[in-house]
Amino acid sequence: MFDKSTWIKLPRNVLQGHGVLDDLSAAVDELYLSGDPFLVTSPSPDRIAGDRVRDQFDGIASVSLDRASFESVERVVDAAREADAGYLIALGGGKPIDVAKMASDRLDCGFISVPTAASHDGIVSGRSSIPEGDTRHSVAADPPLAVVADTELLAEAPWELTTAGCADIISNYTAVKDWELAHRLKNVEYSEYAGALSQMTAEMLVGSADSIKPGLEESAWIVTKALVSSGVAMSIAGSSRPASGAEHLFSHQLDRIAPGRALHGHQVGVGSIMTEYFHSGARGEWTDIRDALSTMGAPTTADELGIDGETIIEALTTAHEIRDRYTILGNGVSEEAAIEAATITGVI
Ligand SMILES: NC(=O)C1=CN([C@@H]2O[C@H](COP(=O)(O)OP(=O)(O)OC[C@H]3O[C@@H](n4cnc5c(N)ncnc54)[C@H](OP(=O)(O)O)[C@@H]3O)[C@@H](O)[C@H]2O)C=CC1
Ligand SMILES: O=C(CO)COP(=O)(O)O
Ligand SMILES: [Zn+2]
Repeated sequence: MFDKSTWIKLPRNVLQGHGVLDDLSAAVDELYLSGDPFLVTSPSPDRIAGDRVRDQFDGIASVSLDRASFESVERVVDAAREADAGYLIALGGGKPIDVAKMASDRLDCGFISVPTAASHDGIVSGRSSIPEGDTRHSVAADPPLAVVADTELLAEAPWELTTAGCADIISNYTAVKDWELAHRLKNVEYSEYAGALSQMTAEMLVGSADSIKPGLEESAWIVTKALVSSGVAMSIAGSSRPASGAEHLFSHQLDRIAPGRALHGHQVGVGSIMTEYFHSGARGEWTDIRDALSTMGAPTTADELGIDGETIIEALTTAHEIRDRYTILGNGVSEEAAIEAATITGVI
């Protein structure tokens, strides 16, 4: 008997382009949602674009968050229940979007993603990444019902947020290699479609590197398109595997031991240089990853991340512990091997 089945959840409306924030209420109308919206945001996005949302949803209740945590999720759940909200609108970077994603899961309602930073592919995906104590939970949730990505707004965000988004996409190269490896060695389920889409997304971004420059709205357009495509790959896979391998384990571990020093995308980019070295050796493709990052203005060294070499080595040697996900790090790399990889690749 044929017993395979799959359920792919994707955003229904994806609006991307100059000024599309003003089409938010039209995009919402199209979804036939019932009840009132509730706005989840954080201080800078609220200051920059909160009123443009409020202008479209008269009297909308809101919460502004300082950090992403399970406490913040509870705060949103309580406030949205009190406001008797029918759905959530998340306006901001990964922080409000991840929290709204989890809160909407708890409330059993939909949410709309309105990114103000093209900083990583979580703005589109069905995964929430929330730190807690010594660990980080990558929680499955539904993806947004709609994504409204205004390139005018995204282009005005601090440039490093966009280069972080670029690096998160470039890291798809090593994430896919790790996924294939786990498939071969551990029989982890692999999706050819999701793997190919994720890799193609990285290739297309790198192919457009010359058009990715500060002050160019086209850059925000290219990066957002890639983030959407990477989010779709994760939705097809039903896991973050196509976009999260050993380089993400390294970054999650850095978040734990050196919190708040560098952006997610920048950390995974530097991680990707080193994990590519583990995959293909000294003459391998790590130089391509480093050069692509550097062309887009993303960090390629510990110094540029603002993190010391010792911390890099600690994160690299302990990254495999953070989560049950088989990667090129296997059961852990030795300190000597980590130092060699970080030194040869010029990370430290
Ligand atoms: N679900 C997933 O797959 C993933 C989730 N994440 C999660 O996302 C979070 C990190 O994402 P990130 O987007 O970097 O985080 P934030 O939402 O914290 O945004 C980063 C910074 O940029 C500011 N900001 C956002 N938009 C603008 C803008 N247009 N202009 C000026 N400043 C702006 C924010 O301000 P303010 O401080 O005022 O909010 C914040 O200081 C973490 O919580 C992480 O766990 C990360 C990767 C993947
Ligand atoms: O950041 C992600 C993909 O780019 C999500 O990855 P995690 O599942 O490791 O949180
Ligand atoms: Zn990522």
